[in-house]
Order: sequence, then C-alpha cells, then structure tokens
Amino acid sequence: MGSIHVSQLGKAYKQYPGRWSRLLEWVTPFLGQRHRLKWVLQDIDFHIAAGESVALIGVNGAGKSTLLKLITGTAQPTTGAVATHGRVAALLELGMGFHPDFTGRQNAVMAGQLIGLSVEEVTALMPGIEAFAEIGDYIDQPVRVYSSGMQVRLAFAVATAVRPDILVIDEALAVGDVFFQQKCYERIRAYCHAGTTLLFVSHAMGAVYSLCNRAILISAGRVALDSSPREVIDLYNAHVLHQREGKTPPPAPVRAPTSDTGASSATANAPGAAGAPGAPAQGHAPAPAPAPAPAPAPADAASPSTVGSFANGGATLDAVGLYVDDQPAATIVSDRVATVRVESRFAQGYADPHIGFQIRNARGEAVFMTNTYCMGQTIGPVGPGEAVRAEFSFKASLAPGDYTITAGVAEGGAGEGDFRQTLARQQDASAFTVLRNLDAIVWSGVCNLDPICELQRQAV
Ligand SMILES: Nc1ncnc2c1ncn2[C@@H]1O[C@H](COP(=O)(O)OP(=O)(O)OP(=O)(O)O)[C@@H](O)[C@H]1O
Repeated sequence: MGSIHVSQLGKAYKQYPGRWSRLLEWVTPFLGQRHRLKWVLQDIDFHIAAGESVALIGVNGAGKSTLLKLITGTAQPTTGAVATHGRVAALLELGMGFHPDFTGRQNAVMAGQLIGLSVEEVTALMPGIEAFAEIGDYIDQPVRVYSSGMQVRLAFAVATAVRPDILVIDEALAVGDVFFQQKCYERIRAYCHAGTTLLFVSHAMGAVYSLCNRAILISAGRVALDSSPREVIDLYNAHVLHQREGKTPPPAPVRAPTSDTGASSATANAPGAAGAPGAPAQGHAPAPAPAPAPAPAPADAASPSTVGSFANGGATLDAVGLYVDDQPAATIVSDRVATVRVESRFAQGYADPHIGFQIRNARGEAVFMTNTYCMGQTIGPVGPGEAVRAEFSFKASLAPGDYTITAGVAEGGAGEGDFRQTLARQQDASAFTVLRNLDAIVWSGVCNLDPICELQRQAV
C-alpha cells in the first residue's frame, strides 16, 4: 500500500491568441484549431514505493504543483498515466476543496467524505480535528471569514485525521505559524515512521532534508534529477545560481545506478532536458549562499558533488582550506579556534569584490555562511592578476561530524548579502572533521551555544 507510479506523464494547456479565439474555435470547429498547446510537464516517469518520503523541488513555474494535481486526480493528464495504490490525503492549494459559505465543521465533514470517510467517522474524529486545528469557535463560522493560516490548520487537521497511505503536501505548511508547523511536521514524521508514503513540495530545504530520503528536481516541466536530497538540492541551487548569472544550468550528474543505495541512485534525464527552465529563479528560491561559492571538489572532499561549482572567468579560487594554529587541518576539536583561508585571483579589474565561505554538514545543509561584504569588510578595487587572501577565524563550536567548506568570490555587494555578479564558486572545496571536546559540557544539537546556567532556589 502507498505506492505511486507515474509513466510518460505530460500536461499541456491550450493557449489562445485572443479573448474570442476560444469561442470562435468552439462555434467554428471546421475552420481549424485556434489554440496552441503549452506543455508544462513532459515525459515524467518515476515510481515511489510504499514508505518512501520524496520531495519535489524546482524553481517557480517548473511544474511541481501541476504534477501533484495529476497525481491526486484534481487535473487530468494530456499524455501518460498515474497509478496510486492506497488511500491518498492531499493538501494542495490553499482553500482548495473548502466551500467558503459552509462552516469549518461542515467543510470538515465534506472533506472527510472526499478522502473516503463516512459522516459518522468524521463526526467521531471531530474532537481530534478541532483539537489539532486549534481554531476555537471559528470551527462554526463560514470558511470565508478564516485567515489563510486558519484554513491551513483545518485542512491539515482533516486531511491527516486518519493516517493515510499516501500523504501529498504542496507547500501548504509555509502558511502556518512556527508552532503549528512544528506540530504538523511531528505528525508527518510519525505517519512516515508508521509507513505512510510522503510526496512533498517545498522550497524550505531544511524541511526536505529532515523529512525526505529522496528528491526529484523538476526543471522546465521535466525530471532533471531523481536522487538523494543532497544531490538534488545541490543541483537545484546550481540551477538558481546559473540562471541568475544568465548561464545554462549544469546538467545532472549521470551515474550508473547502484543496487544497494535504493532511492539514492541518481537518475537524470538527458543533459539538454534541464537546459531551458521556463521560469526565472525567484520567489522563494533560497538565496544562493551570500557570495560563498563553490568549485570542483578535490578527491578528499566529503561530497562527490561539483554541480554547485561555478566560474565566469572573472576570478579563480586557488586554495580553500581549514587552518588551526596556522597549519592546514583536517580535524579540529569542537570549540577550538579555526581559520578558513580562501585564496583567490582576479582575471580582470573589479571595483567591489568580495570573498565568502559556507560550511555544510554531511547532509549538505548549510550550517554557517558569511562573506566580507556581510562582515562589513572592504577589499577595495582590484586589478587584473591581483591575488587576495581572506581569512575567517572563528570558534568552531560545531557538533562532532564531517563538514565541507564551500568558497566563493563575487562582485558588487548589494542589500541583504546579495551580489551583482558571482565570479567563482567552489563547492565542497575542502573537508574537515570536528571531534568532540572532552572538556566541554555534554550537549547535543547543531552547535554549542556555550550556555551560562544560573539557578535560584526559594526557601519554602
Ligand atoms: N490552468 C493553467 N493554464 C495555463 N498554464 C498553467 C495553468 N496552470 C499552471 N500553468 C503553467 O504551468 C507551469 C507550471 O506551473 P506550476 O504551478 O505547476 O509550477 P510550480 O513548479 O508548482 O511553481 P511554484 O513553485 O511557483 O508553485 C507554469 O508556467 C504555469 O504558468
């Protein structure tokens, strides 16, 4: 139970040149077609097995929501087919499925019936739905007076009142407040743990890392890469970066499937498939690392991925590494002072160059990034051939584990740590391991906040 099979799926919308063309085509069919087909999805093939948690990732307009609509049956495919096995619960567009004039309670009953529950079953589940949604007396108000957050609360509470075999979520949780999001993620995790198959669209990469064991990158309506979240997010970030710089996105790494890695065997479409995304990288696409930028990984780097590397010829990154006491270091004890050294060389003159770095953990998540611009440092104008070394020293209060350093050079600092132009980015340029500091307090998490604890007792 809980599997999804998508084969040769395609979706095209009819586009008419003018407002009357549709009517004219309808009343004068013998005069031929007046529309042209706009393909928003083509040649989509994948299989999701029961119990997998899969993220669909892509820039705005890539076709993710359309794909979810085809999978959940709210839109019909133009080509190909979708087969799902098991009960599907879906949270698609906000408000979809709710009637604005009916109360939350009435909508809950109707929505429950749509997912296969009887009126009696929904009625029995209602106290739990109300408790989860936490919208108080609004449950008996018409949905048209609900805020968007309240609609999501009710929609999620109803859709997940009973554990579904397949849970499909399209970005919906981004609307709720942080406490509600946490509650939803806890329920999703519990359901996944119990065997629910998850298909999840999100631009929140942290959520993708924490919920999904596989990801599919949709680019210009096609599958560009089907692999581990880390590889897919790397390629997605590379697409965003290359598009911003007006360059053709890099193709997906094509690898021979391995038998023992399950979903993490990368499968990619032909390189050309990802070449012309239909929408600009914008909206909620995560800002590419502020200046930090990547390049080909050396053999000892923790990640084999180089898709996030970039170079426009304006500068090179000659050396990137971690230093302790002025010596290159591959390991460091947590809380000790370390220095990331980035050596760059400029091929031409730039008025406002900046250098940055990013540290990523073994899952590929950025645990820290900054750059000279964000730190209020000015390199000043550089000339052709000039080399600049930037050193960033910090207390490495990171959790024990493996990390990589990504570095970048950019020109023209602007606004929130963004840049006019990325000159070079070297992804996972070097790797290091953080060892536990036996002198530190016992802690767990991402970083040691080195807390001070004060206790006060009151005599009774
Ligand atoms: N009813 C429609 N008629 C015509 N074109 C449509 C229709 N619905 C969607 N599209 C187009 O299909 C493309 C894919 O849209 P879709 O909403 O699936 O993208 P998306 O990846 O979910 O984007 P976002 O991240 O912004 O939600 C877009 O170019 C969109 O304009």
